[in-house]
Amino acid sequence: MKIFSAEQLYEADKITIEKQQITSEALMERAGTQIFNWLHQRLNGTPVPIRIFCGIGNNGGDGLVVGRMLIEHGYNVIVYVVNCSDKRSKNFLINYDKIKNVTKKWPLLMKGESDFPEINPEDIIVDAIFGIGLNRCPGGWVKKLIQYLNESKAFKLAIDIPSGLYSNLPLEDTEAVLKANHTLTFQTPKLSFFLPETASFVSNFDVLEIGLDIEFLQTTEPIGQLISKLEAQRFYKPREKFDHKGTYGHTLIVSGSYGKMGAAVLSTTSAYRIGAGMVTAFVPKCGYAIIQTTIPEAMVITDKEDDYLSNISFDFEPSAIGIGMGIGKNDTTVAAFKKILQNKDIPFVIDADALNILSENKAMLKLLPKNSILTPHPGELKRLIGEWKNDYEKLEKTKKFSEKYEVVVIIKGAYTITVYGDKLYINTTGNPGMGTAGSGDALSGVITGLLSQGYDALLASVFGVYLHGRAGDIAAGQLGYEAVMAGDVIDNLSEAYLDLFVREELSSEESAEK
Ligand SMILES: NC(=O)C1=CN([C@@H]2O[C@H](COP(=O)(O)OP(=O)(O)OC[C@H]3O[C@@H](n4cnc5c(N)ncnc54)[C@H](OP(=O)(O)O)[C@@H]3O)[C@@H](O)[C@H]2O)[C@@H](O)CC1
Ligand SMILES: Nc1ncnc2c1ncn2[C@@H]1O[C@H](COP(=O)(O)OP(=O)(O)O)[C@@H](O)[C@H]1O
Ligand SMILES: [K+]
Repeated sequence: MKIFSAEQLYEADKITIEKQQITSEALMERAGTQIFNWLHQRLNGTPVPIRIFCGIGNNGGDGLVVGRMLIEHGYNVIVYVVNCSDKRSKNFLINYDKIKNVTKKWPLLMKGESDFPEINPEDIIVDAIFGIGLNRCPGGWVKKLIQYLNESKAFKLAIDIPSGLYSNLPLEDTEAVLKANHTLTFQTPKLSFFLPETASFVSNFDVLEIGLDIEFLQTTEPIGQLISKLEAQRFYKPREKFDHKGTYGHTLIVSGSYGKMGAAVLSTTSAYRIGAGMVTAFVPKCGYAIIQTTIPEAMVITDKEDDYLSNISFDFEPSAIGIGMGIGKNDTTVAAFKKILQNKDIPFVIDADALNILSENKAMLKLLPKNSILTPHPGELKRLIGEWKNDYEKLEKTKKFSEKYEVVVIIKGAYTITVYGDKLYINTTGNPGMGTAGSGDALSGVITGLLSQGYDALLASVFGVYLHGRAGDIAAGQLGYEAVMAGDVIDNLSEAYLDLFVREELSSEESAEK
């Protein structure tokens, strides 16, 4: 699914109105109807007080449409106009008049703190104060209202975006953003929904289609792509009857040092589980018996050193090389890493200590073969690209880094983001259960194993991150977050593949619609 900027959405809005020959009021009616349907399906007539806080722009206009429809269906609705300015958008005014036709309880005008209503925990708050038109940080009593709503225990439903959040700009004041329990966003999710500093304000979200112009949506280059099951299905390369292990490549995993052989076991196993034809582990001598006994399927080449890597030599042409997991930063290991980078024609995955070696030896960055895949967690990324002031600056710096060195950078975390040049691919799988040592090693093995099966660098990254996260989700479903260990993620890679083609069960309301 594409992620568009606020500017692109306004453009889509304009084009839709022109091409479909509808009014902007009709588009707002569509948007409001979708929100109403969502609420009505869930509330089913329950007479709980629904308090709708409307700003004075089109987000407020949406709130008024929802308010009118709820009133028409007999709900207990209280509409407030948050008078942050005396201006009103055209469609706000149209819908302000319309709501007055359906109720005697006219919207209450709020001008300051003394107008804040008492809110009970069982009430529902609908936040329609600001949408994607926010152009400055909320201040004064409006900020206090947002804080007041945040303090309430009532369920908070944000329309389009929680008020105070920019759709694709950095957060200015964490105290001036509505903390929604659920967000209903129009047509495409917004970039801020996926970044660590802002995602928590959104909580859960649903995307509501409002019929924006298909051609615009299909042909416009988005600011990011969300990767879910639908996209992942398209990445999958089916196997052919006469394929053989040679077809799926020979993966080389260069990893481990004394006390860190687990990293080698995990990454070697996951390369096999994701489907590599053959996997050779290159490890220090101390790892020989460990690999041979834990993964009999793997071949092993050992370094001449017992405890760390000093000279990585091999007598075959690997289809892909994954390097860095648990290798340490010994001087001779640094030299060995530098030397292996001379294999310009082999795709690389560079992780963990190999990333730290690069950070400490920045001159080595220009040695990276084109399209190498770097898999930093935020700490490793900081060492690579320097500090950032906010998530947006982090993304911009990572894009520049990716462009400069012609590499793929995978920023790991919740909503792992793959950065390729100026393109962003945001993953939707994974969970906090994966915050456990070794789950990154598993990811490196997965991506290297995909590379060796012929997936290109971008596909291997985005598909690998998806499958790894999905395996983690399946593991968490069986074990609970706390108990998940990296090995469980690997054990469920097979389920993650199988799940790609399992049809989602329809919810009762979806089945009713069919
Ligand atoms: N595009 C689409 O696809 C569709 C969009 N739709 C809906 O429209 C929404 C966007 O509406 P919008 O453009 O009218 O902007 P909105 O968010 O209501 O706020 C702007 C108003 O707030 C004001 N203001 C801003 N910041 C402020 C601050 N800090 N403190 C105080 N005031 C502040 C600003 O005032 P000004 O700067 O002019 O003083 C302006 O008046 C969108 O999110 C969605 O819900 C759907 O209906 C249909 C399809
Ligand atoms: N809260 C989370 N949600 C989703 N994925 C997560 C979460 N925490 C960690 N992960 C995933 O787990 C992996 C952790 O990698 P990393 O920090 O390198 O671990 P290690 O170095 O111990 O192997 C990454 O793929 C990351 O995206
Ligand atoms: K809002």
